[in-house]
Amino acid sequence: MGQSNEKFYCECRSKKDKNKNGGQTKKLLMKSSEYLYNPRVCKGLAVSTREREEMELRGILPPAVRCRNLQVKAVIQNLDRFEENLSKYIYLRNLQDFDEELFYKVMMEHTEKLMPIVYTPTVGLACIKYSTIFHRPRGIFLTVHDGGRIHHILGNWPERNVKAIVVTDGERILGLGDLGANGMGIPVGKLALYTALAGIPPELTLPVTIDFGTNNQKLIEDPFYIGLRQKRVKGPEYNDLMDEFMEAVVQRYGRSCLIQFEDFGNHNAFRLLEKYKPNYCTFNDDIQGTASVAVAGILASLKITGLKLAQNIFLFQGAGEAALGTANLLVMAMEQDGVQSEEAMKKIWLIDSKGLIVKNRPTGGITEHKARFAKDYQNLTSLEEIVKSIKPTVLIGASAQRGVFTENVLQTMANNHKQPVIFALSNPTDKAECTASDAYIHTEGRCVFASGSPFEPVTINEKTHYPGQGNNAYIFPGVAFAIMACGVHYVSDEVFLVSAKALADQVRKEHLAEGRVYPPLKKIHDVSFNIAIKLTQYFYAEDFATRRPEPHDKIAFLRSKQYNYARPLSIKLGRHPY
Ligand SMILES: O=C([O-])CC(=O)C(=O)O
Ligand SMILES: [Mg+2]
Repeated sequence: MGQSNEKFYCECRSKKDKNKNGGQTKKLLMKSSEYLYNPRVCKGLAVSTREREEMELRGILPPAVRCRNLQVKAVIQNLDRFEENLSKYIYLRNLQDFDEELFYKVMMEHTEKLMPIVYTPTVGLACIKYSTIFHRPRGIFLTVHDGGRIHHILGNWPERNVKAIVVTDGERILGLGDLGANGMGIPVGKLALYTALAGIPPELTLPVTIDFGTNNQKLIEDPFYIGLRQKRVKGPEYNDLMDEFMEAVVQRYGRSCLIQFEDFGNHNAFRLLEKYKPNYCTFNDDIQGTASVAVAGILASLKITGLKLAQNIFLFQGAGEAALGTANLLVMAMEQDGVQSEEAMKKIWLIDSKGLIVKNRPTGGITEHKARFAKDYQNLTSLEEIVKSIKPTVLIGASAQRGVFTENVLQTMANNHKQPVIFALSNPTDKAECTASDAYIHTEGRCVFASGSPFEPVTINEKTHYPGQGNNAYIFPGVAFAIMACGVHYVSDEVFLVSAKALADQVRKEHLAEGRVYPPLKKIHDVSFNIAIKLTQYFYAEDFATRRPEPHDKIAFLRSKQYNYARPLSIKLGRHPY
């Protein structure tokens, strides 16, 4: 991709220069038709008549010239004809592989419509089917057999100036479990949002899947499976390869290359975050990004319920990455409000697969991360009983157990409080702890509801409730953009509280009146940009930014780093302002 681009660019320039100096034309080294197979520069029918002459594309394209806006219309018409969302996903991925600029124009102009296709929930289905629908490769596939060669293999990626990586090992893809190498759909989807939502130039980003095998026997037996047909590797082999990967990234792309961890299993996610956070530019989206969006929703909900943060009782169904990440960030938020950490922890209760997390639980299973929140309390296992007993004001689902917020649980929440807060955060939609309509119907329309995957608005007694989408997509694009723009090397936990507050501050009165605790999705570009502004201020104030001198006008600084369609070829081909 990149190398042939460069050749093409140089030759075009020299052709133009020759034209200026004496009118001779020089033969292009790159065959004109190759242009059409380079998604970074290809514009399809939007190539003008003059460009067609210059680039020797006459006859290769049909005579019509289409403007970009008309191309967008054609894409939308094509999409609307597909009945299945997976077909829409495949069509959009093909567009991304053919004409990247058009893909992002469509994504940016139709974000609300297309996010459920390119991202959750459809991306979950796409990952399940990834091997069968696999077409053109995107991203780097590393395997456990690549030990000692990771640095070399990263060099096979055609772009040299990578500034952000999203990496998965495929062990816990959304709430779907171990999907092995099929998990690549997640880094690809997340990075599409880096550009579509925050304007991060796509050539700076690299999706990576590290294939350690899979414990999903169905995949191992699937003749189409694209990954290694072996059980997952654990222990030193796993750890050594992860270490080698982290180091190879720094060697290739420098200390400020961001590495976003996505959809690792719990047992690896926490320990890898702790291990790498001090020395690499990294964060875990499922722990920290989800925590940030959940805390933002909770902060916004206070404007509806009228409670202070520390007046709430929080109950988490689930004690994995999202739940513990959110619980820890809530403690930090309460501490910043002047509450002692011991007091703050008392407000937070968790339930794991063995029941309520209480001290000396006979069934055990309380890891060090959960132990912080273990209570001196009776050993309860039924969610309904627990809700009756501890009367949470905020109930958060992060356990990927479809429907676990039953009618009785929801009614109990409504009996306990006038405006209970209920978040069903698990993804994709069919892993949600309850649907939006269940939540509103069983609480007589009184609850404040949000979910990880989108739900349609629900009308009860002539009042329409708009469920918020409490998805980390509100957080990670803005966070990544600010980190990249400021050349940050270390991502502190506080980044996610600054972001949560910046997000909550953007929920306006009219949104709250509709029951929303997040700004509408159609505003998500502005939201991401505003988060990036707040973080840029934070990074300079706290001395985390390495890019000097400090820009006086931070808005102009960030704008200058964003992707735009009309950028010259030299920038498309890698000479960007980073
Ligand atoms: O991808 C999403 O929609 C949110 C997320 O990180 C997850 O569920 O793992
Ligand atoms: Mg994730």
